[in-house]
Amino acid sequence: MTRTGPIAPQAPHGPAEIAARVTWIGALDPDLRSFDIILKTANGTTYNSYLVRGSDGVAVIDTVKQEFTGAFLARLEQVARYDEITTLVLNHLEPDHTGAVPEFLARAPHVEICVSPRGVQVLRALLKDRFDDYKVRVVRTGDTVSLGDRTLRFLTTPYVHWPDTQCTYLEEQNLLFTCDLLGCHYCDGRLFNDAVGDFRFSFEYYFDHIMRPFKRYVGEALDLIEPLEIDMIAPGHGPVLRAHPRDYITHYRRLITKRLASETGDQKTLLVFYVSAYGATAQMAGAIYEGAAESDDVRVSLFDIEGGDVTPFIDLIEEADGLVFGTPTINGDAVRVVWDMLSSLVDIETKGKLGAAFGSYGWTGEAVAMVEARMQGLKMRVPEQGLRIKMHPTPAELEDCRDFGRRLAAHLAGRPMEREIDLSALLGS
Ligand SMILES: Cc1cc2nc3c(=O)[nH]c(=O)nc-3n(C[C@H](O)[C@H](O)[C@H](O)COP(=O)(O)O)c2cc1C
Repeated sequence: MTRTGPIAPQAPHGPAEIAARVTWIGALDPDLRSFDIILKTANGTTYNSYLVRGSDGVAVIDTVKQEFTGAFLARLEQVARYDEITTLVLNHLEPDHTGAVPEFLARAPHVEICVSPRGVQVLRALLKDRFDDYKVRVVRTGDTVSLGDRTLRFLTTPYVHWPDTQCTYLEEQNLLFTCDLLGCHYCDGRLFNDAVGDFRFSFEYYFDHIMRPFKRYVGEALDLIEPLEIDMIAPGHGPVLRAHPRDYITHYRRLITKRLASETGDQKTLLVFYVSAYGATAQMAGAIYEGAAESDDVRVSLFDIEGGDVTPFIDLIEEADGLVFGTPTINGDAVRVVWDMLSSLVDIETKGKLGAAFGSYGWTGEAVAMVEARMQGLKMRVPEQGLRIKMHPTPAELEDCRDFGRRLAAHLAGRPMEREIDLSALLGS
């Protein structure tokens, strides 16, 4: 039986004017329960597309997911003829915004398609051998398109969250079309932020899962957006932000800024996470912690993650300079909670952080190398070979662990230690 969700309250059955001569012609998808496989959408989403009418031209800004092409074209046809549409702006070429592009272009082949410098590559991949049939214009920050008494100005804002992303500013009405930036998955046909239900959870959830890995780029986009006069923000998903639009920009700024004031001063931060069934890996962790803590340059923290919930650590990890994971080998693998933590790191930028692994084992001891490979996959810097110890560590092996901690601290401080070479072993004496 097909599951049918609730009808979005007061869903507009036709196009909806959101500002003078600016019309929402998007699509509502109230039954969607997961997006891009990775996101939960508790009340669906919207694919927002807009039509801007000037005295000498009409622009369509973004389209919708392919399965909603019919609804999109039907709404568009109620407010414009294809032969009067002059411009198609594609702020971001992910399929949920470009699914209707081929059908639209089949009806309006004469339009000028405005995309960012990186967008043109994705457009080529989208249109394949039809690409050369169309007029494509590459636009950069400051470039404009005139629709007579209306002007569209572009802001190149890459990696929020794809390389191709841009925003479009309708100058005469202080209206900013942001596509995924400042958007969220929330379906409510009443469209405006001061008319729909409470979508704060969706707004932050969307930021955490879509924008957070690209915080640096979000900051660069906000640098371009903040100086603008803004009366309305029209994103690609979720409510149109007409009430207090700047609050959402300020909130994004807060979300990309450090959440906890750290007391570390110039010190680097090193986090040691471990899990241990019989205490051997725990002993190693303690000794590694002691060794690293000898350094005045590094503030080191130790966490037993046996409890299983890794979410509270993600903020700390994001701000840390180095991460060390300890796991015994159990059934030829690392322990699940360590994998949970390592897979959670997809939501934050880990590139360039120092990483290291250690753990006790009984006979094969694969876990340490597996964890190292994952850290390398996350583009972390893994300067020391992982430390493995068979069963419980001896006092001498605990000293090796302390030394491992000292080495990691030295790497973080930017003064890597020379390895001590046992000359007697080399000379065979
Ligand atoms: C259920 C179970 C499965 C294990 N599987 C492996 C294994 O596949 N390879 C290995 O080298 N050691 C294996 N071991 C041995 C542990 O890695 C070893 O006892 C280690 O010292 C445990 O460290 P811990 O005290 O930190 O938990 C296994 C131990 C248990 C209890």
